Amino acid sequence: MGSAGSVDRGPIRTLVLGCMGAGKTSFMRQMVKNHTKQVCLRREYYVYCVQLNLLNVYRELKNVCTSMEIAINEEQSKAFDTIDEYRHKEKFPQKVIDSIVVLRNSQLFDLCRMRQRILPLPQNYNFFIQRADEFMQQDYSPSENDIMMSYSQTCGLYMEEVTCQGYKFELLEMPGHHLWRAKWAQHFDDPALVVFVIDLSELCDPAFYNQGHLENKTVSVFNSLVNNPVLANVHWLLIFNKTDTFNDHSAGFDFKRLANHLDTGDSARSFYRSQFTTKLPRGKCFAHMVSLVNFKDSQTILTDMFKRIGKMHRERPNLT
Ligand SMILES: Nc1nc2c(ncn2[C@@H]2O[C@H](COP(=O)(O)OP(=O)(O)OP(=O)(O)O)[C@@H](O)[C@H]2O)c(=O)[nH]1
Ligand SMILES: [Mg+2]
Repeated sequence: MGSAGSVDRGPIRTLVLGCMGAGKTSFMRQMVKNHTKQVCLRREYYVYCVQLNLLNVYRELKNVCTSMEIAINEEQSKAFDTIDEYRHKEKFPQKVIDSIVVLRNSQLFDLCRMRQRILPLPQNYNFFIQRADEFMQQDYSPSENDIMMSYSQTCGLYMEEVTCQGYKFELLEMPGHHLWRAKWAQHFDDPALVVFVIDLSELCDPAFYNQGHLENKTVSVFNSLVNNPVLANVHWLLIFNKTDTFNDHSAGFDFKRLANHLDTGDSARSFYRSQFTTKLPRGKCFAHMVSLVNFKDSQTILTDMFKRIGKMHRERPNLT
């Protein structure tokens, strides 16, 4: 590991943690891409996952229409039922394709959006709606971007060993589901680094639409990690992710509604950021705002970060 003459101290043991859907697997994929130049080995294996994301958008749209009391006609209702009842296989039958086309061509999305600009639908729903035709084609093959934009919940432990800037990292992602969060600490086996991924857009959601305050689950999950004695000496990399979604959600938003002293998106972001960084000792914490679905930005930031972290590890074993 490291440059010529350095002692081989073994890989940097790294925990990749954060709430469900924050972007941990997206981070892992960017690290794998950095190492192997591709996000995964067999892109064709992800057809099912991308298509399932598309189906889930339409399954949820029905609930959104119902909760917003948007009238659904008989043809649309049948289309929703067909999608609901469909047991997903990789090749969509014609009736599922027809149902998606009926809903895609309906005004339902627009009607919902007229009531509420950001809809409570699965992540990246605009992307899936816009690309629906492509995802339904018989010979569809996912691009790397399609895979990055799709969500599939991580089950169990996801491990990768990657080399970045000449330094070896042993990455361990644990699922963010609350049942798994209760088990996280059982797997804290002498880590040197914690990568904590924060969904910036989720942080804003409660403030924008619900309680109107800044308290958030992510902050309390983070606090319990910081207070865990096993992690007392680790270094931290805080990744404030989904800047693209944050910018999209916050466009035109009056930030004074969050708190009087916050008047722009930038000040709100800095405030959020400080809620995490102030809990960590100085010199032990790196923090970055990024959009992990953006290859160029992510690769630049991660390469730079991991070069600095790797160098510190070489100079100070286990980063302590
Ligand atoms: N728009 C946008 N979507 C993102 C970004 N990063 C991740 N996502 C999406 O967020 C969803 C969840 O990402 P994952 O990386 O699977 O989340 P996770 O933290 O591994 O989730 P669990 O494994 O369930 O705990 C996916 O649909 C990603 O495409 C981002 O920067 N921008
Ligand atoms: Mg995951």
